[in-house]
Amino acid sequence: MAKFDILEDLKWRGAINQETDEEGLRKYLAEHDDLALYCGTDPTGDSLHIGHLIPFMILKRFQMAGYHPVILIGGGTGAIGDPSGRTTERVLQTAEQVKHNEESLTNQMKKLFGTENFEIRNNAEWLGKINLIDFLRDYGKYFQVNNMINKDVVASRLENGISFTEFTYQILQAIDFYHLNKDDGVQLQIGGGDQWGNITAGIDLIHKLEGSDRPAFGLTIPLMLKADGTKFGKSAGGAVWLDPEKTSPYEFYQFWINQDDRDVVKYLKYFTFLSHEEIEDLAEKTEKEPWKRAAQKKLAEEVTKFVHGEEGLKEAQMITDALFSGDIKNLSVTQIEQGLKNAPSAEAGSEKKNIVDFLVDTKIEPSKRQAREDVKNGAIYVNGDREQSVDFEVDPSSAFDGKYVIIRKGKRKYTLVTIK
Ligand SMILES: Nc1ncnc2c1ncn2[C@@H]1O[C@H](COP(=O)(O)OP(=O)(O)OP(=O)(O)O)[C@@H](O)[C@H]1O
Ligand SMILES: N[C@@H](Cc1ccc(O)cc1)C(=O)O
Repeated sequence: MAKFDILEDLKWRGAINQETDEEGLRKYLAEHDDLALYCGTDPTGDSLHIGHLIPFMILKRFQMAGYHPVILIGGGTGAIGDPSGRTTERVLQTAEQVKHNEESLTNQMKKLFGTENFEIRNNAEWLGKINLIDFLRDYGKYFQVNNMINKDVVASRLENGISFTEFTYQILQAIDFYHLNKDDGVQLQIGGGDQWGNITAGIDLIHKLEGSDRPAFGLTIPLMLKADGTKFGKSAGGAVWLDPEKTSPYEFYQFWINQDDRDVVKYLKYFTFLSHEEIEDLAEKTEKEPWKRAAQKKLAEEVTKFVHGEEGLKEAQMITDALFSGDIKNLSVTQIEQGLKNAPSAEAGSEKKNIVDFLVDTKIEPSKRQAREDVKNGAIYVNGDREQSVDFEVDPSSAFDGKYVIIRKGKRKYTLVTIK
């Protein structure tokens, strides 16, 4: 049976920026049952973020199509620092930082890829063993400084300067590809658009050392921008992390559900495993009945399930539904904390207090007159119950472990009042 045409699928998804030898790769795929491919990540932080998912989703697609993905953790390269896409020199990380980050990233990757037909390698394993003299004799000789300087990454830094350390980075990534190609039969390297120079450096090295007919290919993915032209992946509050301690499943779900109609179809293509037909159907719905936000809901569902599992998705949806309907009584304290992390907050004492005073003291209402009016009109909810009597006493010990009182004003304006 003919294999699924993965390159066509990637093209349809808009996920190919540059390829070193499309024809050669197609031929290789047609003539071989297997292909091993890799993507590297330097341990510069202790969690992946959704920018990392862009190349990883492609690795996953190859895995699902029966090919063999390898993720390389840059324990060696992470100690040096990739100048790609940066205008300034990096601060060197300590060995402890690199180690800690490696462990955290490895756990996250295992969750996304499982253990079947997937490998994690660490380039500290071979880069750490090369001594300086061997480095210069065995590899340095194959790199022309004039070519290295011309690579975008280095050229763009020449004016302000680049250290010899970062300048050498491309050689290290080239050695990785050479090593994985020669010893582990990895034929393809993929990465974000900013990795082109490093990937082609590896292919050149392989061809010089192993002969120009040695199969070695590179593919980069376009840098994804949002409809407003800014880089995708970082929200106003910073990166959207895969670590649930940094970005809760609820926040993660909300990030996807709030995407612009102009971006949502592109994201469905990149971040979900839905079929072409399902995505085309959602594209049509976005066009014809955008107010229903069917595409955003499906996107949020699929990506949250992939990253946080069924449980994480269920929790995110439960919090979303509760906050939307106002029926918050069944939420746990941690769910409240997730759901109202970005809501306005206030503090109050643990004693009972008249509702009008409570609303004014917490600055939810600007005056007693306004507070009385809103209460009487039925616009104020305390811990999920509408309170219309101006004599009502707010009892902080009555809900959410006595930790919080939640005031809702109008349809969905929540304030999280922490009890001191
Ligand atoms: N918007 C994007 N479009 C395409 N690829 C992306 C995007 N954001 C991130 N990536 C991919 O994920 C990799 C890691 O992302 P990024 O460069 O932001 O790394 P980081 O670890 O957060 O930051 P730094 O490199 O500054 O330490 C990039 O090399 C790139 O391949
Ligand atoms: N340079 C890549 C990470 C990487 C490291 C080693 C490699 O062999 C490949 C890729 C990045 O910064 O995103």
